[in-house]
Amino acid sequence: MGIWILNGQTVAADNTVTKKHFYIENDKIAQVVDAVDGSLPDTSGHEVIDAAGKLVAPGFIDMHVHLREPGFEHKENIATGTRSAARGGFTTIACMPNTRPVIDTVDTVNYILDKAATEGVVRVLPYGCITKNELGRELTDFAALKEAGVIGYTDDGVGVQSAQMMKDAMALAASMGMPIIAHCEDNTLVEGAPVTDGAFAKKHGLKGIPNESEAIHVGRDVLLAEATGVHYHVCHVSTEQSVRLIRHAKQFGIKVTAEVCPHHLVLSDEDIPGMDANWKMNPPLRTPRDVEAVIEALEDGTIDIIVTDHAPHSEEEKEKGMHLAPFGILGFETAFPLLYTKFVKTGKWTLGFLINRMTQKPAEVFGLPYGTLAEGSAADLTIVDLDTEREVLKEEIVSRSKNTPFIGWKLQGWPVVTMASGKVVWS
Ligand SMILES: NC(=O)N[C@@H](CC(=O)O)C(=O)O
Ligand SMILES: [Zn+2]
Ligand SMILES: [Zn+2]
Repeated sequence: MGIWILNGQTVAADNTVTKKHFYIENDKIAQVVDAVDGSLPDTSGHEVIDAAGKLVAPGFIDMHVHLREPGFEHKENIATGTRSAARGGFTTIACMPNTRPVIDTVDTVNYILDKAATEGVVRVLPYGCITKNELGRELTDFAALKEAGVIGYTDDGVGVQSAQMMKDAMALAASMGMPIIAHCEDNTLVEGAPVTDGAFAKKHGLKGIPNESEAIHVGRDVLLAEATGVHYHVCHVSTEQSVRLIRHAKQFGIKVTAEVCPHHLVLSDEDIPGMDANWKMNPPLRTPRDVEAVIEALEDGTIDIIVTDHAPHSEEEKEKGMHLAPFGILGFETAFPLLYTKFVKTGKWTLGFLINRMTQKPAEVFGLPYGTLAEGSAADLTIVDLDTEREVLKEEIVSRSKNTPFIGWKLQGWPVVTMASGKVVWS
């Protein structure tokens, strides 16, 4: 017995809309049929999902997430994190290695992959650390980590402070055809309060985080990427200066790609209501000018993809306040509705553009065989109700943590069914 998904609207990157039926067998899209003139396939003996009036998109791909397992299970674990992803319409997620222990050994990679296989509901792709314990002192065993199944190397959570260490990492990764994924932050330029050096900081008499602390690493690293030939991917781009450097590097044919998070696209420091740690993340919310710059960069292809940087932290931790709470906010469950409401409903972006940057494009950037509805591909699909407006409710959050500034927001574009590898994992 298979599953028929009937009468779904599909939207291509160029925004062409076509109505289709999908036949799912085991974990594959076995057949795709154009739904012409109300014609229906023979569904006898099969399960049927009615997608009439709904969008059917490839399962969303999130290349930057924190699942917190092992070590921080009070914030999230692979079971809760993958369910939160499923609610958000994500079917493939790439998890960051800043766990405890960090993902710097084959054993930890195996632990993650085993847990994901037994307790996870969506596909989990692990990153391995660039340096042991993310301390920036000694490279990990790149070859062994690759063999174990990591898809790239990153010390996300901290920047690699030494240029020589980064260059060595890039040279080694390049020799193995693997990417380096960089959290760009120069520690010598970061001091004071965990907000950007802008209007909010000024109003509260704080010394904030300057844009250069991010951009200086981007500038350094694109030069190192040029020298080593590595695929260099920039995490959570938040500043106008980083955008400029990436744009310039791309013009020179340097193999650089970049990501941006929904919160950096829809919020600026001027939206922060007060010293509330649910508005604290790294990089911080930047100025309206930076927000304009990252939006434009996504639109013109300087920034390639959208990621959530889903970063759960417990309420206790966040209650410590702006200065003491850890950096990070939830991402999975509000990403698509936020961007759909803010950019597609308003006519700024086409639906095809948004879906492309959350599916096909990330697959392309990281060479993954997902993000497509083609026959024979993995049965990863997200069915979205584009019409119903719903409020973001704290009690409906599936993640183990609740740290999001978007509670109370009224949004459209809610995933109603998520299918991962042929199984319904959210409905
Ligand atoms: N983005 C964040 O604010 N926090 C991330 C770390 C990171 O992505 O750098 C976390 O692990 O909590
Ligand atoms: Zn980071
Ligand atoms: Zn992160």
